[in-house]
Amino acid sequence: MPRMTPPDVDRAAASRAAVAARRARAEVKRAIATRARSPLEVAEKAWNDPAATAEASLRVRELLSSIPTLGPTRTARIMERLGIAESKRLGGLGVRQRVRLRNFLEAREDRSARRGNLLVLAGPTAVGKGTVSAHIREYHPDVLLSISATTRPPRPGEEHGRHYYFVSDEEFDRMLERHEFLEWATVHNAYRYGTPRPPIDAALDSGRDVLLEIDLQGARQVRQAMPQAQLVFLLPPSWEELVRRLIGRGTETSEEQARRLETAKIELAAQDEFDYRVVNDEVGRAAQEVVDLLAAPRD
Ligand SMILES: Nc1nc2c(ncn2[C@@H]2O[C@H](COP(=O)(O)OP(=O)(O)O)[C@@H](O)[C@H]2O)c(=O)[nH]1
Ligand SMILES: Nc1ncnc2c1ncn2[C@@H]1O[C@H](COP(=O)(O)OP(=O)(O)O)[C@@H](O)[C@H]1O
Repeated sequence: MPRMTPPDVDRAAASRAAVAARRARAEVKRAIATRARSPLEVAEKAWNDPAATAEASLRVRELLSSIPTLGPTRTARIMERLGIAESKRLGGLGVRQRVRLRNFLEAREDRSARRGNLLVLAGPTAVGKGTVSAHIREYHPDVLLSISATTRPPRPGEEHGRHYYFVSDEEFDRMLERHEFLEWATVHNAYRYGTPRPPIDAALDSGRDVLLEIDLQGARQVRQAMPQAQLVFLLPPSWEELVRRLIGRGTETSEEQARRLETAKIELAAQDEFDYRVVNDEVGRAAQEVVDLLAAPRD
């Protein structure tokens, strides 16, 4: 192995330092992109903390384009408006540029202060999840009712893109590979159901509340993925009434009904995992209780 002369050693150390700095900046960008850190807080750190070299060496262009709602074109336009050159790093901004950038970031934070709330409605088969959700869809169109993808075939009267996205097994696999689901599960040992994530993020970002009507396995996954979600368990007024609703709906064979009632017992036993319980005695009243929870400010 050839011996390294002093300038080579210097160069090797410098390139190691450059790699470490790049990694640290990538870390900051990732934190902004995932909303773990606000861009304003990153900028303030670059300006106030002499040890914050990763923040100070971050380019303004990188800071802005890491914000989930800003693409490269909008970033370029904003920088032009703020009078900040393309290659400027946060630490290299003049006083007036800092003031303009701080004002811009503060105004953005005020605007996006109200994020939408996410509420998961789950509960045993035939308790009335679909009925309560349909009521909310009709009387509270401001709430986004998530539309799931499913491999189950449509029932008469069900529309693709309104009740579900009816997809083939292959398409569902492709969506899984592309990480398009917030959660997914095989329900009643039969078909796969999944919640597409992009429409939910977009709605919450724009301040719109979102309701997911999904099964217990899905509710648990949402709790993991989005701990700020409120989990609501819909209860029947009594076990007898649940059986009556299932039989009254008449969409399952008696064998399937028996199987679902077994699952219902297991699901009812999980109700304590939920943040709230709502009794579906009367559809309009239960729906209103769910909407009130959705609209309540969260800490
Ligand atoms: N995990 C999960 N469950 C879902 C999703 N969409 C619907 N479900 C649940 O799948 C179950 C079956 O729904 P569906 O096929 O409409 O039949 P139903 O139970 O007879 O109304 C219900 O418990 C739904 O809550 C989803 O995206 N994810
Ligand atoms: N509050 C209620 N009072 C009486 N019947 C109800 C009520 N809510 C729902 N139902 C009826 O119960 C049956 C099951 O409701 P559904 O919404 O299909 O349940 P889920 O989606 O939970 O499986 C349906 O026939 C529906 O009309």
